[in-house]
Amino acid sequence: MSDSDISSLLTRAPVIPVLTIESADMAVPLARALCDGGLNVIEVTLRTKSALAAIADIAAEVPECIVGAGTVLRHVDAAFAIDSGAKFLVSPGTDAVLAETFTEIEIPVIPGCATVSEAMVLADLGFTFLKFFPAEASGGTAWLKSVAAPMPHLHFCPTGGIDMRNARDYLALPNVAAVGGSWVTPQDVVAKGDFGKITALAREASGLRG
Ligand SMILES: O=C(O)C(=O)C[C@H](O)[C@H](O)COP(=O)(O)O
Repeated sequence: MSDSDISSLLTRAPVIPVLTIESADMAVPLARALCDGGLNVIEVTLRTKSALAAIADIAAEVPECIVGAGTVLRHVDAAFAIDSGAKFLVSPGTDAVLAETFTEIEIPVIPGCATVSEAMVLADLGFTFLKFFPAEASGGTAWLKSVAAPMPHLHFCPTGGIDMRNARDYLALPNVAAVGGSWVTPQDVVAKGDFGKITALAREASGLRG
């Protein structure tokens, strides 16, 4: 894993959609709908029974999509996600054991943090691209502006409480590489199978940095 791998991942699109997939059947049409709207880096959270199958299906059937696994909490999550075809891993927070696991992983990893001390530990281990979660609840853009002074080498992917109302404020900050969020795939729209609406939401989000 190198910084340039993660940087190229996070600069492909301004938004990484965070998907919680209840039914694996939805995975491929959802990924295609997001890619059609210009968002081709997506995070599937490991919070459902279908998550690993969803990652495997997207990896096999939607080559234009770079699919990663989110909610990686333990070593075993990382191992299963990689076996299923995940191209990157994301965690909401990073304890010492998970941090150790992440240092041994070859694919890009975006470890989560919510405090300066946590960011310092991860930076010490060599991680310079971090997830800031839960972003809004932990200080939002004010936190990111504050940490830029003592830690100018770190870049963040803030996630948690971000949507079209505040995403632009985050993306305007020099230490924000991209933002993550579930707003692009609302559960009710997914349940209805309204993939046209998902593409429209993705297109709106992909224009955020333009
Ligand atoms: O499970 C993980 O790995 C997480 O980090 C949590 C997700 O990123 C957030 O649940 C998305 O937050 P919302 O956009 O506010 O819905």
